[in-house]
Amino acid sequence: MLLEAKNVSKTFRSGRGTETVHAVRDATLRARPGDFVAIVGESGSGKSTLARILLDLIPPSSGGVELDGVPISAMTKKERVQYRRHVQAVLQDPAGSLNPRKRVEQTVGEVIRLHRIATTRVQVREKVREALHLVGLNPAEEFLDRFPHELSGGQRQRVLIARAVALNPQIIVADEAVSALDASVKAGVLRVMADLKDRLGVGYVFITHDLPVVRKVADYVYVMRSGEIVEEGAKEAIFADPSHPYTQTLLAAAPVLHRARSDRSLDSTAREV
Ligand SMILES: Nc1ncnc2c1ncn2[C@@H]1O[C@H](COP(=O)(O)OP(=O)(O)OP(=O)(O)O)[C@@H](O)[C@H]1O
Repeated sequence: MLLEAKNVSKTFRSGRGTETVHAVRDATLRARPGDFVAIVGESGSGKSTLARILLDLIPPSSGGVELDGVPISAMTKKERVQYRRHVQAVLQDPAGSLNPRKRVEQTVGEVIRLHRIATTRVQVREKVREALHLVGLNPAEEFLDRFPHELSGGQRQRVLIARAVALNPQIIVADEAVSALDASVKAGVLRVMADLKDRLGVGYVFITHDLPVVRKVADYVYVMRSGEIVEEGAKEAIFADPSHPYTQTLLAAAPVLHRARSDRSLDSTAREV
């Protein structure tokens, strides 16, 4: 399977509609199951806009997204539903991705029902359990009845990953999915993501401004600046020999990668996993 953004541009009208913001300019990228693709760039460079286009949440102004050569814009309704199942989102929890009034079982179960992965209560619960197990929320029973506020930050992020993975996605588009987490918790969530890649062959389009994270997990890197992809390449090549001046500046400004500290920060309400 191949997910491609081809010459994607997106403009917004800002302010009183008088100014045009070129959020994404002529961006082309590829992602495959089993690959960890990172999009890096500073705030405002257009990463989230590109992510929303890949997720079919907003349409591009020009260019398009294709799955195995079929443009989203040419898909039938049924194909589009399939697309949205194959390409899943994991966004930042502080952005309100989890409904505070829903228990974990309902949050994960409702997408399983919606996409008819399972229908009966018993089957749905079993699928929810499987998904929680896959993201390391064990034993699942301990988490099924909890509300988001009864979970730590890392656990909430794992629930978001469980909700995505319950649909057997080919690719997960993760937008700043670990950025708000402490170093040790972040390392745990990244391990879960890497594990899903190895065990299930999930691919990632991983959007972040966090270069140490990219260095740790990415296979291939796209660098964005002012809406444009200014450089791309295998991670090793990008880190060893950045060719674009912006990438050089970005790398020079990034903190040196430290090993994850062993001191674990514990949330007051829940044990971190
Ligand atoms: N709905 C919108 N209306 C108007 N302008 C927008 C809209 N969404 C994004 N923009 C603008 O597009 C540009 C790119 O924003 P985007 O959020 O994609 O960047 P980003 O790299 O993800 O930044 P961040 O890491 O801060 O989220 C910014 O100038 C932003 O203000």
